[in-house]
Amino acid sequence: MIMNERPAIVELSHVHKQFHKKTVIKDVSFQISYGQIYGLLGPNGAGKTTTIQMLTGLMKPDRGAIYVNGSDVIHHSLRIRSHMGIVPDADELLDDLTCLEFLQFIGSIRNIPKNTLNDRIKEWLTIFHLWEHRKFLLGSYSHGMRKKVQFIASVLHQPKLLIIDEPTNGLDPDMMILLRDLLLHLKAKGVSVLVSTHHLSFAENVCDQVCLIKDGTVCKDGFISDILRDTHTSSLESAYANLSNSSSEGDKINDLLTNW
Ligand SMILES: Nc1ncnc2c1ncn2[C@@H]1O[C@H](COP(=O)(O)OP(=O)(O)OP(=O)(O)O)[C@@H](O)[C@H]1O
Repeated sequence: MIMNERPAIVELSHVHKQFHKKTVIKDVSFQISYGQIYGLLGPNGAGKTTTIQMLTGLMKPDRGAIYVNGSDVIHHSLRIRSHMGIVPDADELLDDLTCLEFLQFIGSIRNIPKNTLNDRIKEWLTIFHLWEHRKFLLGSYSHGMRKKVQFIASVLHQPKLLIIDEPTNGLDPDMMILLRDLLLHLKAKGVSVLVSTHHLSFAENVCDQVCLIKDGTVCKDGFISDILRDTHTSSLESAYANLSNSSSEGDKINDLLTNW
């Protein structure tokens, strides 16, 4: 992917989206600079996956513009996707294939030469502790194992932009640390990453900037240090609670459990 003159690898500008006349994305704008790890945060149903689907070209916005590496996603989605690695929230593995067969299939779609592909598959499966399981059907894989395979499938072609929806779902603590370190090493190689996550300490450890989406609108975005300063908090978790007004749930829980 050749860098162009635009300052950002991802640019969303005044994006809107409705489902069945219900507006779920309202005037969302943000930018991801080249080589940044950018976090998309927000409660369930906030619009994170919808935003990701629009910026990967899987869904069209009703209004607004989305550029990836300077190209309009609406008109060039296939070409743009060939330079992206995408880890969807949905589990999209082929259960009747072994892990090895699946990754070889993905590599062939990506036109990776066979020897290179086999070397990469072995390296990635080894680091994710899956090499011993390579000949088992994906249908027998645990949730966390499947998430790892999805991640590997997204990086085999060495994309310059990685888009990951809920990367930590199902991962054990060791694997979460490995994923964190991998993302930081990829960043050092110049890879840009968008990660949508509910795991706030993970976001705080890996992201340069974050965007908090609530009810389909951006309620805060920027560098984490600026957000902590503006919200007078010392952790992303406290800042998130502050911004999303979720800090007063304790009283509601007490009410709920009064007659337990
Ligand atoms: N295909 C669809 N048809 C109708 N409504 C949809 C569709 N996809 C998403 N929505 C609605 O759009 C809103 C945003 O959903 P989205 O999946 O983007 O949220 P999210 O932030 O990713 O949530 P979560 O954290 O729970 O994954 C929700 O109200 C959801 O019900």
